[in-house]
Amino acid sequence: MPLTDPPAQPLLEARGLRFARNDDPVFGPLDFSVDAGEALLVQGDNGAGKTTLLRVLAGLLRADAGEIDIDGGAAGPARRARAIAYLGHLPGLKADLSVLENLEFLCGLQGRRRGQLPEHALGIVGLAGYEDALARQLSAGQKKRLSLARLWLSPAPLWLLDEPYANLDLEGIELVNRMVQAHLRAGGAALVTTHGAYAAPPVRTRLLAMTRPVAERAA
Ligand SMILES: Nc1ncnc2c1ncn2[C@@H]1O[C@H](COP(=O)(O)OP(=O)(O)OP(=O)(O)O)[C@@H](O)[C@H]1O
Repeated sequence: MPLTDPPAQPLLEARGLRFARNDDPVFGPLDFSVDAGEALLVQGDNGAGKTTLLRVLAGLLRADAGEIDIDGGAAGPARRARAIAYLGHLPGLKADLSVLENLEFLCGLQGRRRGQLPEHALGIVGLAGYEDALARQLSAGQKKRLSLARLWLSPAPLWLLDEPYANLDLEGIELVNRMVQAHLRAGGAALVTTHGAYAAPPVRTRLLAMTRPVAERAA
């Protein structure tokens, strides 16, 4: 009889996850999981709770109910720090450091993906030649690209990407999709928020459709 591998744990699993502000429900209860090699597309209208969900998963907000497992164990600070790379609305850059210094600083904090160097990441995101520019001198799209270089350098397997296409031109949108594809091929996973499917990465994708809970609509 052939031996079969035990089923792998999902990289991320949420059970009964719920969040409210001042007793006003924002989302949930939600149940979903994301396997290695898979993207979860989080879709919903403005205010549906997509950013709030990603912030809860990243540990920046506390859920009112439910459980989050990462790699088969309860999500705590150490597990999150090791497993999660978060790309939020704000670039989170040091304005007075150069482009290269920003990446070197972050690699010092978070470590880096095996075999990848800051200079290489800048080439991937189209910022070769900007190494010595100060971060505050970059355009919004260039700042986004620098954040993407940081994401690419992170050794974390689980990417939480909040509207990663914002501020990017068409070529930048394709860049995000190529990065997500390569990350998934390497065994990572990604949650990607978007308003529509217009820029969904062409990878194995599950969909999580978010709508405001009924109680709040009635309010
Ligand atoms: N800091 C905050 N304080 C109070 N309410 C907030 C705060 N941030 C968000 N909200 C509210 O929580 C709800 C969900 O917001 P959230 O930003 O998660 O939605 P979203 O789906 O990401 O929206 P968008 O597509 O516009 O980015 C909204 O009603 C919003 O007004």
